[in-house]
Amino acid sequence: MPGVYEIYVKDHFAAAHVLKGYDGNCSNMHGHNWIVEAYIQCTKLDHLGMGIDFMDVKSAVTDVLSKLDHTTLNDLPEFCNMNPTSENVAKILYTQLSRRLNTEHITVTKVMVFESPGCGSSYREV
Ligand SMILES: Nc1nc2c(c(=O)[nH]1)N=C([C@H](O)[C@H](O)COP(=O)(O)OP(=O)(O)OP(=O)(O)O)CN2
Ligand SMILES: [Zn+2]
Repeated sequence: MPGVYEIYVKDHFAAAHVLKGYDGNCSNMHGHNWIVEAYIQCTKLDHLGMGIDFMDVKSAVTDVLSKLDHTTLNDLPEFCNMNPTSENVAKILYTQLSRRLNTEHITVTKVMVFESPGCGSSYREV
């Protein structure tokens, strides 16, 4: 049975958000140090024995997160029609990372986003 490898990279960004319509404090502007975990499945190793270089994943993740870092997420075009919940942030990051990293043998499989160390959401496609 063919095996697969899973590469994992973790990064973070700081941003404020407002959850419009939320019945509670989260409808006020507040900030988080968001933690992001990206999981990438590889079905083939290169001549160095790597599915994908961590550096390449980190570079893509850092670049995508730099667009969110020190912003108010609600002001970004991505969130003009939806609340920047951790679920929606995870989906947007999944889409952006997939565009950059996916190849014949490399697939972004899951993105996890934590608003605090104990609370987060993930997005993947089934
Ligand atoms: N399913 C979801 N539930 C909630 C989300 C979300 O994105 N998806 N978001 C919020 C708020 O953004 C809230 O700020 C999240 O709070 P939390 O991570 O619990 O952390 P706090 O900053 O409130 O820290 P405390 O230690 O609880 O004070 C709510 N729900
Ligand atoms: Zn919040």
